[in-house]
Amino acid sequence: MSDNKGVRRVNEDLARERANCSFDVREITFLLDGGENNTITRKKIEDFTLTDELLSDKVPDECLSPKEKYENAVRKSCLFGKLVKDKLLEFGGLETFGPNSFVLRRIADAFFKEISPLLLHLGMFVPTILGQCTAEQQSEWLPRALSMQVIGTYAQTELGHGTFIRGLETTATYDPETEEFVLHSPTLSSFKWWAGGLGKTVNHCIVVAQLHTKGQCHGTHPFIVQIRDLETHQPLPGIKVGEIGPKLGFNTADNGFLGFDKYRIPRMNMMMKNAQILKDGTYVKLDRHGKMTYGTMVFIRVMVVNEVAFNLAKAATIAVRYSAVRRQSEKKPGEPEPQILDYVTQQHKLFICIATAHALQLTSDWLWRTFSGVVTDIKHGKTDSLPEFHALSSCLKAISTSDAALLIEQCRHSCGGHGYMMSSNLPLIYSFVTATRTYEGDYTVLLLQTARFLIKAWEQAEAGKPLTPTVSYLTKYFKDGRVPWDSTSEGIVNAAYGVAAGKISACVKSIRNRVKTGLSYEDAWDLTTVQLVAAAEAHCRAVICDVYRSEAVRLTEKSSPNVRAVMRQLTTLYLHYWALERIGDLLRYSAVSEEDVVALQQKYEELLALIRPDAVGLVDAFDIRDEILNSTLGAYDGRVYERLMEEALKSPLNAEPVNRSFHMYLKPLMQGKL
Ligand SMILES: CCCCCCCCCC/C=C\C/C=C/C(=O)SCCNC(=O)CCNC(=O)[C@H](O)C(C)(C)COP(=O)(O)OP(=O)(O)OC[C@H]1O[C@@H](n2cnc3c(N)ncnc32)[C@H](O)[C@@H]1OP(=O)(O)O
Ligand SMILES: Cc1cc2nc3c(=O)[nH]c(=O)nc-3n(C[C@H](O)[C@H](O)[C@H](O)COP(=O)(O)OP(=O)(O)OC[C@H]3O[C@@H](n4cnc5c(N)ncnc54)[C@H](O)[C@@H]3O)c2cc1C
Repeated sequence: MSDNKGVRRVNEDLARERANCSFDVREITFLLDGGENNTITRKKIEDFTLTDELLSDKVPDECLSPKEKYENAVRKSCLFGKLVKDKLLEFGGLETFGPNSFVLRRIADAFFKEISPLLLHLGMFVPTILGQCTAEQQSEWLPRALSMQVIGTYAQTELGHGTFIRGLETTATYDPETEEFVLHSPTLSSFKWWAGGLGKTVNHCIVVAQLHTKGQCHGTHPFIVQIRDLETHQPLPGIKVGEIGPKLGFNTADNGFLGFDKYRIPRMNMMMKNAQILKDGTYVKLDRHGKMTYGTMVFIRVMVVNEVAFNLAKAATIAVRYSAVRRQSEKKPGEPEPQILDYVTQQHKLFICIATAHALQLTSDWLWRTFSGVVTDIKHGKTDSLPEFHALSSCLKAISTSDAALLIEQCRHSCGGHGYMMSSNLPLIYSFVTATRTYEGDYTVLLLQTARFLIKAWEQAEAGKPLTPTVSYLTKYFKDGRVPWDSTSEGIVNAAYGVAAGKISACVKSIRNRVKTGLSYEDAWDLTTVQLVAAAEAHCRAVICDVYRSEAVRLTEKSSPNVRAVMRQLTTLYLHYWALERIGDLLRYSAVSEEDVVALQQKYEELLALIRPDAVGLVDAFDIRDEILNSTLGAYDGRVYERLMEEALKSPLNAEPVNRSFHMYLKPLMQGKL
């Protein structure tokens, strides 16, 4: 793939890697894009959106003050928004790209090194209107939101509570006299905290509050609340709003705080798809399942799996290209310095990143299809598939974000000192992805949600009741005993399910034993949570291994033999990597022997050697343009050292030969005059 900038000198090592690649890179790009036509459309859109005039920053973003950074991000958000509105609609509107094509999401990364202050508007405000409003409410709010007259965010978390939604303190009390809700923040800990764009950007937000009517509390519900004047942008009376301050990342997202002093909103600003308040204050519950108001969170959890797969692909592209360009040390005395990609330990660090990016992307595509089925069911009034989907999306969100964050950090380690430079973009990619492990449901908390479902499934299996698809394996592994070992890919997937079943079984025993000693079920559960998290993790790994293996086989059915071979090598590498990582579990729950472990390790090392010649081709196949990668180390042409120097020279400290602090402090210190 070209860097879309015409012919330029490419680093010789990278050029040689590309010449030696065993497969046609475009073939894998098409597979990852979901077909050649999608790739063509994506590239067309990238070509006319990613123009220098829109993207160029004279001073690197990271050298700006927090205020300047925010203002630059707002400027670019508006340019980006206008571009989407004016130009991209020529391609047939957003629907053309399909919600799962994520073209716009990729392009956005070229505009924002960190994050757009409008991300929450498109990412959560609009989806919540779609998911939580009646048709009548949608016709009022959607056109205003899509035309950006109303700019919104999602304010659920408070200073005192994020995880435990039922513990939120903000109240919305219905007043039938005026047909209004009175929003109030009774304590400091009830202040909304974290919502992206809330600090300075938005004029509306979705507020999740405890609904009170006729003297009764009906739990948390979402409301649309105007917080700033549309003309002056001043906070409205009764609203206290601001920005929460610097963070590890997300520094252009103006995450904010918000408090209400008996602030009134019309009755119809309650999002009424799942529950309603009649004019006289009567509460009408329409949600038979009970958790439909958590729908936006489920949607974002699904989106996040794709999000982290893409970010891991970016990090892997940077680290693999850099490792082909960088030469260091010597393998044998007197030999020329090898490319660091030739060190087996470097391959061990990086090839799992490529394989995981594939595994997560294919799993995310599969999850999206499953989600679409659940949404269709819900439209037809069926909510039976929701508990299983909640369990599935919770664990996939937890594991994908955690794995991606760890592996992105590993990519940074693999780039040595230069990986620590902001201009490598690895620190920013990491700071963005590590937040995904926390937001939209913390890692541990979500795995415990999955564990709840798994324990129930185990009990159903014991009772001889039918199980839903993602846990149907429990019936097979129900009887005690070790899972037979078979070192084929299918065998490793089966063993992963066996491990998950073994761990779930151990949790059930542990809880029951504790209950027998006189503990309450809740206490027995609490004491078993370390094991429960591990069981949910094992279940999720088995699902990812299974989906990755079967989806890769399905997708490559019509591929050329070389593409099929390299894709097979990657899936096998992934399965072997995790078998070796979890060897203790396999020894405990499967019939794997010492010789099998030696064979697994040997095969894993053979796979590293087989993948080595195709490594650069594999990251080129992600086809991530230089503007989107934003990295001195990872650009297509491999001009690493030139770019590092060019970026260093842009530092404001290099604008003058002597900084004034010399005269103000250093010189007086040197002369003993301070
Ligand atoms: C253009 C598009 C671009 C898209 C880009 C995407 C990226 C966007 C990036 C944006 C960046 C940042 C945004 C961040 C936003 C936020 O973080 S918003 C705040 C999110 N907050 C959370 O996620 C809180 C997590 N907590 C919870 O979800 C719940 O409180 C928790 C599930 C932990 C517990 O809830 P409870 O009400 O207490 O329920 P519990 O008693 O434990 O369980 C009761 C019962 O309900 C079942 N349950 C729970 N949740 C769900 C659900 N969502 N769906 C279905 N069922 C659910 C649970 O399993 C129990 O069932 P059981 O049968 O009784 O066991
Ligand atoms: C970058 C970023 C952006 C965000 N954007 C938004 C936004 O736009 N809108 C919004 O509403 N919110 C937003 N959030 C908030 C986010 O959703 C919460 O921070 C997240 O859900 C975690 O909740 P918490 O902060 O209350 O963590 P806590 O629940 O306090 O977690 C702290 C620790 O306690 C543990 N813990 C908590 N409960 C349990 C339990 N039941 N069992 C075992 N362990 C437990 C956790 O595992 C964790 O280790 C954002 C957060 C971040 C970091």
